[in-house]
Amino acid sequence: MRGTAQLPASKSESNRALILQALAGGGQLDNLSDANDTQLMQRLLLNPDAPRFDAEDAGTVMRFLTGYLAATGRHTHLTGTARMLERPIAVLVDALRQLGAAIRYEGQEGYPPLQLSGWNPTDDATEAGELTELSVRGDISSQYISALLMVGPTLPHGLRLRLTGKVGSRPYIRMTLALMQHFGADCRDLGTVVEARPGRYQPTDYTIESDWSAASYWYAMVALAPAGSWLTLPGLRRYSWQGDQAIVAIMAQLGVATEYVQDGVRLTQTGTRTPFTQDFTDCPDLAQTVAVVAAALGVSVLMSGLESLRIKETDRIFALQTEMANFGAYLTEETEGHFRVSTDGFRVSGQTVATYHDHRMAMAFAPLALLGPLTIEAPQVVRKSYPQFWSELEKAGFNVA
Ligand SMILES: O=C(O)C1=C[C@@H](OP(=O)(O)O)[C@@H](O)[C@H](O)C1
Ligand SMILES: C=C(OP(=O)(O)O)C(=O)O
Repeated sequence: MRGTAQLPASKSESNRALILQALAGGGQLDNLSDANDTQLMQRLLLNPDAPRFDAEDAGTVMRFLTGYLAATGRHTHLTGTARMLERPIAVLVDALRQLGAAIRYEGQEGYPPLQLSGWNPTDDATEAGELTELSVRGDISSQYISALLMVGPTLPHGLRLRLTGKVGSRPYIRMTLALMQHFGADCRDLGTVVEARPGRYQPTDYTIESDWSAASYWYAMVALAPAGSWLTLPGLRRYSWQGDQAIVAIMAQLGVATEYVQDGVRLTQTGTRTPFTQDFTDCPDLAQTVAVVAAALGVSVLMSGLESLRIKETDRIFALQTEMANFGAYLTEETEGHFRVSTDGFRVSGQTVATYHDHRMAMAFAPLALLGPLTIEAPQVVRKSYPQFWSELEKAGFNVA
């Protein structure tokens, strides 16, 4: 591997920036993602008075729009794919109800679809200058917290969230606060407390960074490619708001060195690999990439912080265990919450990988094509976050049929 690969723009930054742009009433966004999750968000926000919103399989769209539509007093219906109707939303709905939203579950209690019927801010007897305070669980999805924070400045008394339990995906909460500040909000991260003071967002321009989660698949390819391989990835920043920049330190242990160059990074293969332990609480979207590469290289890795993987696009732990087994690789729970990657001789010899409606299953296994032929089922799943993934692989010299 030698060359340059084009990454999509960050869908997490894009989907926050679109909500903030809508709340601010303007500001130009450059390099918005072409991911379906972002294109969908953009389309839905064009018509905020629609009687029905379909968030498809996009968690950020479902959660961020629920917050936005509730807090702007809309009467509407929100739904998604069959899998989205299995992804919990009670923490967000409970919090929004406490703030004054009328929300009804149309199916199973605690899950979409939702019916929103306006907003009657409860006079919470908050004294002048005091913020409205709520306790919110942080151990299911950070997207509820981001959704609440973004509408925080628009509430009469702002919002202070007291986070309870083990808070997962924290860098995504920090990204939300950073972008809110960029759009003029007075908000801060005080550890177990996050808060937003009441105030107006200012229309502000922003250029979206490239997507570090998408970069992880190219790191995987450099790790598996012949010695001497290198690759440049434009549009990634040294000072990033994306927690998945953690891939830099993780892949250093799997033999990939990162150098920040003008407008991006240059990856080179060092060939030096060491067993390690990694907590994915802050970067759950990297877990599949790392499990597959570690198995293929025969590097023993102990993975923890995988709890949220069970409620994403699919049960990602089950999907990984099932598909890795076809390659002679295992993800075994050694002690509670600690999963060991091991193999009894990894081989790639024409296997078929099922993708479980999960873009990250397709992209995490694709780099194995460097070791032998394989078939990825339902390859179009990548459109959720990286529509150009297969064409970029072809440009890099892979034979994609
Ligand atoms: O806020 C975001 O943009 C995201 C937060 C994370 O979800 P959880 O907070 O549910 O872990 C992550 O897995 C998802 O891909 C994007
Ligand atoms: C979990 C993901 O997305 P979401 O929760 O936004 O559907 C993901 O992109 O891996």
